[in-house]
Amino acid sequence: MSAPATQIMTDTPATQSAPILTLSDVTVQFGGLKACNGVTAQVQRGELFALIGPNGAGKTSLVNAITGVYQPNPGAVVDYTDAGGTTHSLLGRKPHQVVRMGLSRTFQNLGLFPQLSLLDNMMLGRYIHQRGGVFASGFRTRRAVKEEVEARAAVERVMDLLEISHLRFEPVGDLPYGLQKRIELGRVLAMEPDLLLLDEPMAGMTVEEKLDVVRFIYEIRAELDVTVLLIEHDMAVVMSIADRVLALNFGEPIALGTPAEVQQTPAVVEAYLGAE
Ligand SMILES: Nc1ncnc2c1ncn2[C@@H]1O[C@H](COP(=O)(O)OP(=O)(O)OP(=O)(O)O)[C@@H](O)[C@H]1O
Repeated sequence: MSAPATQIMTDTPATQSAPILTLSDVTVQFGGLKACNGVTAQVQRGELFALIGPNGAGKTSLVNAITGVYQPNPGAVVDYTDAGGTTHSLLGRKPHQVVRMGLSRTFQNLGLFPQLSLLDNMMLGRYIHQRGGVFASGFRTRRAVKEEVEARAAVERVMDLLEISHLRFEPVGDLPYGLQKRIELGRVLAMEPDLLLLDEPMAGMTVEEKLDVVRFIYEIRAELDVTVLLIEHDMAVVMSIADRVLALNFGEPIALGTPAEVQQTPAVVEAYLGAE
């Protein structure tokens, strides 16, 4: 039997700055199954926070509860604190409203339009910011033109950062899988998120492609001032790049702390050995 999560959880002083995401007692339930159960954690602005756990541990369900796809049980707190310091509850909000507030995510499966060019896929990520609507675009109002210019500039910045500008007119369906994953990351970055939630961005990649993604994650944080919540199965990657890690197993939070602390937690060792 594992020790209760509260006994083994620690929080390091170095990461106790301003929270961007506050979770308290978050439970997501499907019938009798608690996909995640009583998760309490804070993500600090600017940190790289990783969410780990064996298959079916509840990682995606937790991210779904944050991003408005699922509603957690009553009593849960899911708060986002914006750059100005104002805290907003995310409970009851629809996914598109959560994106507009500054939280964008990638999915395990690619969400790209294969027949469209890389550039068009990236521009689609920007519609979330366009308030002028179809009428305004059709009649080229000042606002529509301004929004289009801003969108193009944001997309160009992201394409440069991810080193994909030269592929802008290629249909994304013709590009290798590793590049498609990078484009999906770009599409989400073009939304200019404050908190970026990455659901297994390296799944199915070669070692070299994974190293590229790690490099881009570092650059994204440094250049775009984005906080990252990362779900990733590759422990070597997580343990070398995360500031802090939350481990789940069968929906239960079993450890929260620095990579070194989490790695040494018996419940984590047990969960991973048991999963092999
Ligand atoms: N929509 C749903 N309806 C019923 N059960 C679900 C649903 N979504 C997830 N589950 C169950 O909840 C549990 C947690 O699933 P979840 O996908 O959140 O885990 P995960 O840690 O993201 O797994 P993986 O690493 O395999 O993606 C699993 O038992 C899963 O079968």
